[in-house]
Amino acid sequence: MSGAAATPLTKIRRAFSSTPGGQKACEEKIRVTVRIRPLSRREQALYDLIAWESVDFNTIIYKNPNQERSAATYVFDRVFDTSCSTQRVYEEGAKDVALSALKGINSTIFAYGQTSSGKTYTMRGITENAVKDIYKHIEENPDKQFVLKMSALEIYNENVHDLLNLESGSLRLLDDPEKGTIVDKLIEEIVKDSQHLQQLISICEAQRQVGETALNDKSSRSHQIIRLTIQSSLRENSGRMKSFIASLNLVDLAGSERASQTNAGGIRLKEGSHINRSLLTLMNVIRKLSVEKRSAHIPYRDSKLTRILQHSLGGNARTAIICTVSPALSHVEQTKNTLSFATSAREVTNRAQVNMVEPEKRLVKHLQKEVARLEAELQCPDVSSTSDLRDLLREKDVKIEEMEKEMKELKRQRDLAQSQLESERKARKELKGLDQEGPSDHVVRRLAFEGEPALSVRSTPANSRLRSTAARKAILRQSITSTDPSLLVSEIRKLDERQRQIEEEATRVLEILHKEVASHRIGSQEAAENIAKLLSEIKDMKVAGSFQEVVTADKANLQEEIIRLNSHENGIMSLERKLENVQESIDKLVSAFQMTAEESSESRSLKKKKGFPISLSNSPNMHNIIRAPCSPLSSSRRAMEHQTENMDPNNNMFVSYKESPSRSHGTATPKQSRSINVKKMERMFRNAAEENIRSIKAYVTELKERVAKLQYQKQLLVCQVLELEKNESALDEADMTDQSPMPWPLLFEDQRKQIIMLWHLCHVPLIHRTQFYLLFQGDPSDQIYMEVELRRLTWLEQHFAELGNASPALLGDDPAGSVSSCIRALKQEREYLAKRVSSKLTAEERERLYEKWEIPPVGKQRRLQLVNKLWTDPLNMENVQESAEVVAKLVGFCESGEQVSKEMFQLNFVSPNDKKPWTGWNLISNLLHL
Ligand SMILES: Nc1ncnc2c1ncn2[C@@H]1O[C@H](COP(=O)(O)OP(=O)(O)OP(=O)(O)O)[C@@H](O)[C@H]1O
Repeated sequence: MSGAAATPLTKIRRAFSSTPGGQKACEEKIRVTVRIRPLSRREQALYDLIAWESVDFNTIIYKNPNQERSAATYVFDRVFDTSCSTQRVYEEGAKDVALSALKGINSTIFAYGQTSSGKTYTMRGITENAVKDIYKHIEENPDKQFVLKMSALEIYNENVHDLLNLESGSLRLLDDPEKGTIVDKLIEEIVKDSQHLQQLISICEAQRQVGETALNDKSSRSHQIIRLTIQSSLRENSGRMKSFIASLNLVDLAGSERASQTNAGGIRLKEGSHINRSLLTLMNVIRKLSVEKRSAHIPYRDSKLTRILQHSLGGNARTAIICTVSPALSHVEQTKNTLSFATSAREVTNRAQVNMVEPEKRLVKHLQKEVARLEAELQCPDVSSTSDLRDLLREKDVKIEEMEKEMKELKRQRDLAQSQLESERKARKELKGLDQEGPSDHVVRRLAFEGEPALSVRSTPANSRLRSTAARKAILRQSITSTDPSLLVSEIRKLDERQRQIEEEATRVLEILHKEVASHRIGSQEAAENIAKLLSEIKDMKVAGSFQEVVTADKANLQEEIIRLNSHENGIMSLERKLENVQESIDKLVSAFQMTAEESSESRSLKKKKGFPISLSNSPNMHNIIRAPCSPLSSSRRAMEHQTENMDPNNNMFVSYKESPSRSHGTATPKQSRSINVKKMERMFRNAAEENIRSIKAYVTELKERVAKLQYQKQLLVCQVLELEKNESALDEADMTDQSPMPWPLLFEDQRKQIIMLWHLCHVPLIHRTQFYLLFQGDPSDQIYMEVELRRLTWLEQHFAELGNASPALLGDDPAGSVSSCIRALKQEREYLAKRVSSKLTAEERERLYEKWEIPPVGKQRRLQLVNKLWTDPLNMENVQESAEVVAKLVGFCESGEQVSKEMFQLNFVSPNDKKPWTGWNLISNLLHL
């Protein structure tokens, strides 16, 4: 491998040293030098071998002592071998850049290299020499006035601290439109003389975070930046004052390190990971700057180090980098990394310029003139200029309009791409299977719960809550502003269509029920009438509005949709109520049937009862209506069909039963055996009828569930539209000086952690948790769903807390939605799931789970014991992941024919300030009345 050839000096423009007059930016490559330190005592003690040497002033080669040939050559602006003094490194590698600050050009010198390679050693010498030269220059130029200020900071574990004022704690970074990134409240000391400066530097050294590692007794655990701001002024012959201002950054980075080599653990390991992460960002920035165009996105904002050094990396500054390396064979990989960084850095071009200070008086005069001119214009407006202005405004309007259109189009394209991506992802997920898709438990646990305190969500530190609230605000704003109104309207239309289908199906099922009841005249008369009434009511219910496709939509259109949806809501609610009534009626039917069956068995010996309430033979449409994934087209029904096949094909069951006595004369079948057959058939009929009613009940339940989902989706859409409207004002509220929001993957983990905990605290149904957990795995498009879920749960938790504090007299005996009713519902849900363990899990799977979840091999209700362990440990992501997988199997999410889409789980926004009464966790499993 060979590094790039040295850039000829002629190619590097060095206009600064000679002409600090103009303000034009000059392009210049970063100056990159390499310093090889001698083998350390530690390395010598380990009989380490020398693997690197400099063959001339610009070249360093890798020569494995165990091999003949050299393997890699790197070329830089200067290579200093082990015998070079720091003085020489300064003279030839940094002096020129450092002294630019005296001429109004920003400059930065930093040392980069692996831990223990000699960065601090080198930078200490560079700083000393630079200070000496700066004061020498000041002394040699008595005609000029100099003002020196010094500030110093360190970035420790990604927190910025003031080294001259440790009391200040962690400092914020702010974005200043003119100055770029600035450190809020960083103290700047005015330096009196060189002694004072030395004193301040030694204070910084004493304050800096240093720790012992296996490679370095005094390893710097933070990045240190000492900043000298130098303002120089000169009175010209004309008497005019000319001033320049620039800063010199002296940066001693913490060293990259391998945990295996530094034997780091605990605090050192954490420091090391922060150090490596920010150095990686620095490397990325340098790489991008070395290959990309100036306009490309450079990830300065990915770390505080690169944010603070932004100007020095491809901006308005001259920069010198001294890469320090160890010559030892044992560090060869680290040294190669350093040299690869150095090679990229050589390709980075800066655009430094002389920074002149406008004399205040001149500035004031200029501003006064400008004010006078504007005032004069206002008093007697020049017609031509007014019309010019008007034209200009019109032109601007047109441009804005065009841009808005463009933005709309771009948004549309982005949404389209997103949905394509989503469906591709889904397809891939289906292929891979859910197991492989989930995040690694290990990773999740580390990201989500590292160093977390105890269980309660309320114990989350206030600042972390604030931070996540701010980030959530930013994300919500982003997701809302990016929603295209036309998408919302077409979504609403789709929901309308789905509602219409559900209504049709509800009508069909009721018609069949009605027929069943009427043809057999069983159940109470009241129930039959009830059903007939419901049937006509549902038929009368029409979906308001049309279902034509929406071609265009704007805000006004959306407003209409909201009004229409609000009126619809009553429709859906009444449909829900009606379905509830149907369920009641079915319950009555079941009990009526049971009574009839009991009566029949009692009186059978006397007068052979004729029929059974509902027979499958009377339900020709049943095949059509019972087709939902969850509705049990049961094994008993199939058994029933099988038995029918084995009967006399001409036989009507009832007839055969009724006629048996007369036939008995001509048959040889003994009476007793016939009575056994009759009993068998009776049992069969009863089973079939019960099964049939259960099927209808399950189906109605499912319909209710779908209606509820529909309602939630609509509510969500309405809320989105309202948010869209509030958007502008909300944007104003945002704190512009706030830090950038947490990166989405971290925010996702943070939110998911909170959601899982809140599910636990609010006793949310397990099926809901499972569906949500499996569907939302951190895709950027999940942001809005996570936000909604978190809001709802936060509100709910608060609501429960208030219920807990309220007087029982106010709450009544069993307040709807009280904690106890949620716990009860959860218990019922667990019992329901336990019943499915045998049928949904294979014997092998069951045994594996019993063993894993430590269910004793002998004992009662092993299935319930197993289910009782699901979703019980919100801090244990392994428990969470496995619980979700088991529940998914029990309920059959994965095998469901109907695609479970994220949209199905959109919930309405419930503002924590909205004090509406809680009406129960109205979600899937709750609706199932499990
Ligand atoms: N050129 C050199 N000549 C002699 N000794 C050196 C040289 N460079 C470094 N050393 C010695 O090596 C040891 C490690 O140096 P230093 O602390 O400067 O490394 P570092 O790169 O800053 O490490 P870290 O990143 O862990 O802070 C020190 O004891 C230092 O005195």
